Amino acid sequence: MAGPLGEFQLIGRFFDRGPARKALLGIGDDCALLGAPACGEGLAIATDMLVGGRHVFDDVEPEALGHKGLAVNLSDLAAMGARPLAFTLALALPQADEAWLRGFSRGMFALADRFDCELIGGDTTRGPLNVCITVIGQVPAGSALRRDGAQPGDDLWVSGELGAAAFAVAERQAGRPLPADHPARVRLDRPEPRVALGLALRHLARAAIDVSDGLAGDLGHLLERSRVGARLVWPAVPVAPALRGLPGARRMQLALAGGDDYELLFAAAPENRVAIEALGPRLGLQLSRIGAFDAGDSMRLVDERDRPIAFEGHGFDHFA
Ligand SMILES: Nc1ncnc2c1ncn2[C@@H]1O[C@H](COP(=O)(O)OP(=O)(O)OP(=O)(O)O)[C@@H](O)[C@H]1O
Ligand SMILES: Cc1ncc(C[n+]2csc(CCOP(=O)(O)O)c2C)c(N)n1
Ligand SMILES: [Mg+2]
Repeated sequence: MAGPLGEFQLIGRFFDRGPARKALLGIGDDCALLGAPACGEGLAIATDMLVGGRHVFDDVEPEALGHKGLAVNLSDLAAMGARPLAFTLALALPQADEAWLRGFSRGMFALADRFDCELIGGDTTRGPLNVCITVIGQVPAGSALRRDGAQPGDDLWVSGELGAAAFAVAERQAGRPLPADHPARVRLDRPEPRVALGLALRHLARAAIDVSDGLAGDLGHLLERSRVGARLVWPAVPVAPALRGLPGARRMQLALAGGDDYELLFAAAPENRVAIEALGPRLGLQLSRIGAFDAGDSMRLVDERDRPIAFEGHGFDHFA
């Protein structure tokens, strides 16, 4: 078909995949319609946006952007122990480029289909690159993994490895962009939302948060909400292999304050230690016990002999 791609053509071609499967009504009306959840089930709802030049480089590969826009939202559902159900997509694009849209929708729907999460609506406009997704998930009432449930004496755990994505951002900013297949670039471009871990933790963890702003910052949010303190044992923190050759202070900065990790940080009673250790191999995911919660009101970074380590870093903040 000749001529420029219009707004409604664009939606029909790249985002409308026909009659809704999970929603009562999907794309094409003034609202989507979702059936009310069964008795005893609640809805978990979260919104995260990715802004060109701020959350992603403006030349980000469209397929990676489609993946990441949804992945950072699914990560919030994972951190809550919620099962993905549906999502909306608000999209601002500088121009309607068919090849770009094909890549973007391919990356987004590949991830959506893996988690059976259905696109039910959204909004499309011309403007500076912005992908804003709202996800809706389902969680039995009372079993959501909130930020406020950690107790003194609980173990502090984290999934995966930290710092790789921040390393990829730093290398690009220093004029040394990593190739797209470098493990650190893959972590930056295609974070894997830890949905299966979140579901498995519903009955094992007392509190959880996903690490988007850096471990130190997000642990701070958990401590504040739970009104507890924590000891964080630096040698136990799983640092991404890409950071191995770097000076110690730089590794610490990237792993604790770099951000964009999308791993789960969680609190669990020591009696659940064996069950949590068994989860790792089942999910093919490293789970590290990196400290413990206490009756304090802040994070103390220590070495393996409990001696304090100085750390100046803080979590990512768009306005600080
Ligand atoms: N503009 C806003 N209006 C209403 N609530 C907001 C707004 N911005 C953020 N919030 C709420 O503030 C809380 C903290 O938001 P924040 O974005 O820090 O969490 P997050 O999405 O888990 O982290 P991240 O965005 O780093 O992945 C959430 O409950 C969020 O819904
Ligand atoms: C081009 C570019 N510049 C900087 C970064 C780093 N970065 C951006 S947002 C964010 C935290 C999560 O944001 P939010 O709290 O809004 O979800 C981080 C660590 C990046 N990935 N790409
Ligand atoms: Mg957010």
